[in-house]
Amino acid sequence: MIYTVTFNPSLDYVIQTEKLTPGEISRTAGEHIYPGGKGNNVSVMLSNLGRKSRALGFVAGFTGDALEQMLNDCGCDTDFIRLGQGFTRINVKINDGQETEINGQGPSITEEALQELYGRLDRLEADDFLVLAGSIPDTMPPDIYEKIMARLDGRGIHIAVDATKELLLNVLKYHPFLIKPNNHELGEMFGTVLETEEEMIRHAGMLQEKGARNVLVSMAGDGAILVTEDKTICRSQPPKGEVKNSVGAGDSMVAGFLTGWLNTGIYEKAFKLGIAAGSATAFTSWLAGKEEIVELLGEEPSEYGL
Ligand SMILES: Nc1ncnc2c1ncn2[C@@H]1O[C@H](COP(=O)(O)OP(=O)(O)OP(=O)(O)O)[C@@H](O)[C@H]1O
Ligand SMILES: O=P(O)(O)OC[C@@]1(O)O[C@H](CO)[C@@H](O)[C@@H]1O
Repeated sequence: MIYTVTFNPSLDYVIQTEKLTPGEISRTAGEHIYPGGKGNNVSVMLSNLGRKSRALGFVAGFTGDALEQMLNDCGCDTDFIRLGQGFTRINVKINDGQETEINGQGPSITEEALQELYGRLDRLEADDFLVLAGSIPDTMPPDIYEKIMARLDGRGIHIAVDATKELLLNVLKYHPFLIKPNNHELGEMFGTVLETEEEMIRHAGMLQEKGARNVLVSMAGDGAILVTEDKTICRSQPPKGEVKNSVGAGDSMVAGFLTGWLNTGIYEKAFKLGIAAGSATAFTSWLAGKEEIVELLGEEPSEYGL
């Protein structure tokens, strides 16, 4: 089974507008509300690709109810912990030709609620996959992903972490199966700006020296690089298309990679499916469906277990 954990889920209020002018009233040309949060997006995309998962995390208030309902409508199994106070955040994504995002703070997570999450994680079994994705609310200790991985260490659970800076660096010693920094985040972790693919491969290798098994470096419109645990390097430009809304492209890539790996056991195929899923989402108003992904993949879907 695949589990995703989103500490700070959201409803994503995605709007199109002609031009956003700070200090003035803008009118929308289109608006949608989608279930959001990185782990939840991974769950939705897994479901789109025919893989079952269970979404874990914390929800609160009427927005939390709506989020859970929307995820269930997308075919996702949810087992959220309900917080007594506050509300699941609403993240605003404004598209006026450029993409501007305003992400909310989210509700406080109590110690009791955190213990409930640990209880759910304790039920995971060997060979389960766990995806830890997204930021954590300011009210949480910054080493929470590390604590989770320490608790699960040695139980044969394969963990993918999509997080930034310290949150990511601190978990490497627990040998995550997959980490997916983008090129900017990878540079930031070493206090530098990475310009060339060779530099990215070298820094991905440095994360492996610290313990990561597979490092997938995404580069938005410039594609991605994968450095695998057996030192295979895959690079690819993304397919061409018109970008409609790239929110969730990285999460789609993680879901595509996991699906490709679980369906074929071949890293090159996992990588290709990850790219196709990420790009298909960038070219769609929300997370892409299987048909759009298969079209970009340009290969026989059965080769990928789809
Ligand atoms: N403009 C684009 N054109 C084509 N493909 C794209 C574009 N943006 C993203 N993608 C695809 O999605 C993958 C992941 O994108 P990106 O590097 O933006 O991830 P991210 O920074 O984690 O994104 P997010 O946090 O918004 O989900 C890329 O490797 C690429 O395959
Ligand atoms: O505030 P975080 O947790 O860093 O990111 C949250 C978020 O921007 O990430 C997803 C896209 O990856 C969106 O659905 C969501 O709104």
